[in-house]
Amino acid sequence: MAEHVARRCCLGWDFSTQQVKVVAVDAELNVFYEDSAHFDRDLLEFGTQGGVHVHEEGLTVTSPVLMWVRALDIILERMKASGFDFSQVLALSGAGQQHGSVYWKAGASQVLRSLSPDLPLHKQLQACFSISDSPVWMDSSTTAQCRQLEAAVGGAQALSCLTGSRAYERFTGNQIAKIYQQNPEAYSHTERISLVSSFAASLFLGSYSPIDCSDGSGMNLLQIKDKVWSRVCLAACAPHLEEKLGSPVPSCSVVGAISSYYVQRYGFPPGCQVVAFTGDNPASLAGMRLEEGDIAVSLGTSDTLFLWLQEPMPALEGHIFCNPVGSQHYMALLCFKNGSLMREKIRDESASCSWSEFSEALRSTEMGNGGNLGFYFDVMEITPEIIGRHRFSAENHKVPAFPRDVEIRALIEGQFMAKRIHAEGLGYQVMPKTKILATGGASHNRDILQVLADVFGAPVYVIDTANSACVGSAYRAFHGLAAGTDVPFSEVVRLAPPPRLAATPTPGASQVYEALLPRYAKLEQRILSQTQGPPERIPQAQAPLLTLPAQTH
Ligand SMILES: Nc1ncnc2c1ncn2[C@@H]1O[C@H](COP(=O)(O)OP(=O)(O)O)[C@@H](O)[C@H]1O
Ligand SMILES: O=C(CO)[C@@H](O)[C@H](O)COP(=O)(O)O
Repeated sequence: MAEHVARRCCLGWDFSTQQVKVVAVDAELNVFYEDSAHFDRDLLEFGTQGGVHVHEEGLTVTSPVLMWVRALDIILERMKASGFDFSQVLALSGAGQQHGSVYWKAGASQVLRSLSPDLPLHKQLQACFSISDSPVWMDSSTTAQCRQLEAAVGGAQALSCLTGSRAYERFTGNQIAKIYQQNPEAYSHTERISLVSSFAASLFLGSYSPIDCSDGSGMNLLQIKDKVWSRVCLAACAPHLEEKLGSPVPSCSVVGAISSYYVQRYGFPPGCQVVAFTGDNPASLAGMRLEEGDIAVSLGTSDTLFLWLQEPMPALEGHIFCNPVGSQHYMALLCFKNGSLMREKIRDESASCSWSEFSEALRSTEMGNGGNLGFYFDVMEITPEIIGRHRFSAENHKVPAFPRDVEIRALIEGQFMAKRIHAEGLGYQVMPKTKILATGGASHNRDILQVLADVFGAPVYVIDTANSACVGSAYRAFHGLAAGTDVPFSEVVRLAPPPRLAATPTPGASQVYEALLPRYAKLEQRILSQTQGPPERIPQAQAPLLTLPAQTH
């Protein structure tokens, strides 16, 4: 009996850029099952690279929506084959790569409601999407729509004050506007638009899941203070958008019980609760049990840096999202597009495709890299808006190449100096008790984490799995079960294993980087002024271009 009780669990899912992952967490908050389906390796028929298709013009980036469905089928079948006891699952929740959108065709809700347990999901959902290739967060093709949206609300800062961010190309409102403008027929055949997170939740519910406020904050559509859609933003993007999105809900909401499909096909209990899915970064915040003053660095496909905030301070750089676990609070996020895929490229070019050779280069070079600094943005970066590789000698002369080991250290030091400089730009300061919590695939690499500790002058901790978005989703599922009783999230996760110390700053690091950081910041400004720089923004005072209904705020 004791063993039976011990196996009761919650599942946490992550529909991220390169894979779908799952963990099972027991009532003592131990992870006892992990699996993943990798799009490029396990789903060759979709022909993705890094989980996506980059279109010919280089700006549009999409993923096949059925690939995500197929990945879920694969994992569930593997769990079943391994003897996983689905009957013990009390609740589940999940995360999705942020900003990506899914377009359900008219009639899809009926198909979702009547799924046959005899067939896998992908066979039944084939005709359910009006757009088969979903735009994802790497897309940067919506600059025109961004400028239209900012103009509609009176400028970039006004949009940021309202929604937590100025207009960003990957943010979902701008993506929806592009689809409406370029493919109005598909738009009019769409009965529901989901984020990747709420799409995944819908698969488990067998009906449309609402969008949660935290992931909803990455759309340029949600009024983050009032937690309602901004009617002015909706109207600036596309008609009838409110009914296609449904109302947003608090992130800790139970959105329903699992569909009978999973009960009959896999043996889930009919009472298994589905807690609203959220974005992968908000879910990681939950998984790492971030405390005020700490800083989280996620080194996944994208690199992100996030902080817990009591009060929103929207600006022209970075994003403010509703907090996924504290409904009155917020989180700040900076996103860097040239993360793991950029590191993989330099690994392949300069370390014979080997992470251990890459690590050896970091170990054999000195902190500060002899003054050599590098900027590596093979795709247009988000923070800052720069493209290209730019290398500088200790005398600030532009140089065309570095020796292999110097190149590797310049990449990693440059990536972390950029993170510190832009976090400080948001008002963040490293304090004596600051902890850095690292997660994501590259947090497996000790030598990368050592550079992170040195550049920030603070210790770096990791949790036992690099899948903090999955673990956070399972924790959120437990919290969802308890939410009716007003138990705070911190109480639900009190017994979770503490983060492990992975790296402490090397003596002398702070002197080295205090000298280098201002140089790096100046060179970044120099590149920005010499390259195209950020797109021109409409002055805030300019009148809206569109005739719009009254706002709800
Ligand atoms: N030992 C390692 N050193 C550096 N990077 C690594 C290592 N192992 C895995 N990675 C990186 O982790 C990335 C995947 O991270 P992950 O957080 O799983 O991505 P996502 O959640 O976006 O799908 C890979 O692209 C790979 O470059
Ligand atoms: O765009 C953002 C955050 O604003 C990205 O962080 C996506 O959420 C993708 O996450 P990963 O798959 O890289 O973890």
